[in-house]
Amino acid sequence: MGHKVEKLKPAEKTSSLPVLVSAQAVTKIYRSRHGDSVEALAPTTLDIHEGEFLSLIGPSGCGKSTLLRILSGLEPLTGGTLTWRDGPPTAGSDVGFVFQEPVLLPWLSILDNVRFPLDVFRASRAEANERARAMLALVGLGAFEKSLPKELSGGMRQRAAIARALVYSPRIVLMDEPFGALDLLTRDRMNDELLRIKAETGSTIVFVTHSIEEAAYLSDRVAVMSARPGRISAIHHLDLGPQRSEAIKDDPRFYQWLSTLRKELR
Ligand SMILES: Nc1ncnc2c1ncn2[C@@H]1O[C@H](COP(=O)(O)OP(=O)(O)OP(=O)(O)O)[C@@H](O)[C@H]1O
Repeated sequence: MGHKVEKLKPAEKTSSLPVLVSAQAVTKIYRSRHGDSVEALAPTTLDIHEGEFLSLIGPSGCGKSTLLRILSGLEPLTGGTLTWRDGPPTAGSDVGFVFQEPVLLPWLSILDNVRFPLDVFRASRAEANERARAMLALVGLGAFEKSLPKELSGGMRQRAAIARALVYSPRIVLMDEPFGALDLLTRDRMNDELLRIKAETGSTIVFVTHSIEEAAYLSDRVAVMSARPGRISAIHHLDLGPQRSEAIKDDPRFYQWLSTLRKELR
């Protein structure tokens, strides 16, 4: 089947795309106010390549969200280094974050929610509106710019959150179980939407999910993490081609990947 299991060696290149950010032996120990400590990440080495879709899967509590927050710059490292190709990201605008629950301001219209990061970074109003409208069109919400978040379905709210994460063309988009709260049909539809948005924007995406199927369907590479202290046990290049569609789910290679990933998670 040609499955390549990449045993991690720090200097190893995993793809021909340029490395956007390189995590070298990154560790995280949380300390509580009572002095207890939790080793959330054992030394973790990972290169993220420009334009790739990389998923992180692993058991609950293995440090997926911690690794994502470290990449965002929100969470300080305990040890190791994080090296960005063009220098560290500037606060907020270089990193787009999408959470499981879309964080939208309930009193603002969808357009104003999507425009919000640009207002914070002082783009002109006309420029911000134009950009936000382009992003709403990209995620299929062009007709809903005046709606309030409560007037949209869960899937539509999550599209708005994705539009907002993309509005300032971040260098990397970090998604923490963005479709975990959606019903399965909506989730499938959102997966296809995300593939289309990715193809149109060329974004680099790091995606945390509990769904092996979602990871296999969306990803160029899947990093499998093992339980605490979290570490990456393997990275797989998925040989399913760059163009994904529902048809791939009937492909024997897809089943093979599901089986491989499921075994590794056990
Ligand atoms: N702010 C914090 N303070 C103390 N411990 C924390 C904190 N955040 C996470 N942890 C601990 O670090 C470990 C990793 O947590 P993290 O949320 O990164 O895991 P996860 O793989 O994303 O889990 P899940 O899949 O359940 O969301 C867990 O044991 C968790 O309890």
